[in-house]
Amino acid sequence: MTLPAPLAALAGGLVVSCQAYPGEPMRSPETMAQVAQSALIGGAVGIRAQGLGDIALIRERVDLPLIGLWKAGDADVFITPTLSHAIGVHAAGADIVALDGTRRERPDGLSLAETIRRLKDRTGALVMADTGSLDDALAAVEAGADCVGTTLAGYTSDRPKLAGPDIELIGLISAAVGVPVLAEGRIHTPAQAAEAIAAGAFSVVVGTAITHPASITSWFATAVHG
Ligand SMILES: CC(=O)N[C@H](C=O)[C@@H](O)[C@H](O)[C@H](O)COP(=O)(O)O
Repeated sequence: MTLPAPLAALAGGLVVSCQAYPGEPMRSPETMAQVAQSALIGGAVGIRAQGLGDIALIRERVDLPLIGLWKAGDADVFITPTLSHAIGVHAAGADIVALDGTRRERPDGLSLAETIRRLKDRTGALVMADTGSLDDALAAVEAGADCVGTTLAGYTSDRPKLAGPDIELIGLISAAVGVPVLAEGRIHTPAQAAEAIAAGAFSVVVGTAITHPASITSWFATAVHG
């Protein structure tokens, strides 16, 4: 398959998701840009970032393909939940707009296919569909997604939430779709990242285990004192 440049550049590589959550000390564009710059030095081939401020500053500072998303609202569908959020993510500088790619109802009432169609008509953006099952992924490709992620595996009712990545799902989706599959979600070790590639993933997205010191610290603290 001939892929658009920002996607082709991710082949066989590591994308680092640089996110801090509401109320956390690292929740600032400046900090997330520094984290993204550090990921580049370490060998990341792409960055995934959340929120318009983070996306805009990382776009300015880091010369890597940028997957952007905007977490909003308290509905089940919260990753770039509406068309207008998706347009905002593209306008902030993302090469690839990540959005909820499940079959669940979206807050603005548009179908996934309509969302992707209108987004592409207006902006020409590439789309990463964050999915939670094989059926989600098949439907997302049908709806026009340029690539799919296993981002929501274990966060919807379709798959169990494993301690580590859902390697079985990564393999199932990779074998079934004709677009790049980004393995994402609870990849906590280099061995798991390699396992995801061996299962057929096009590239691997790691967040928490690289960019969330509070979680990493808690893993060690628990190991030390139980
Ligand atoms: C489910 C959800 O909201 N996932 C979010 C999607 O952007 C992020 O909170 C995750 O950190 C990201 O997917 C990377 O995964 P992990 O941090 O497990 O490596």
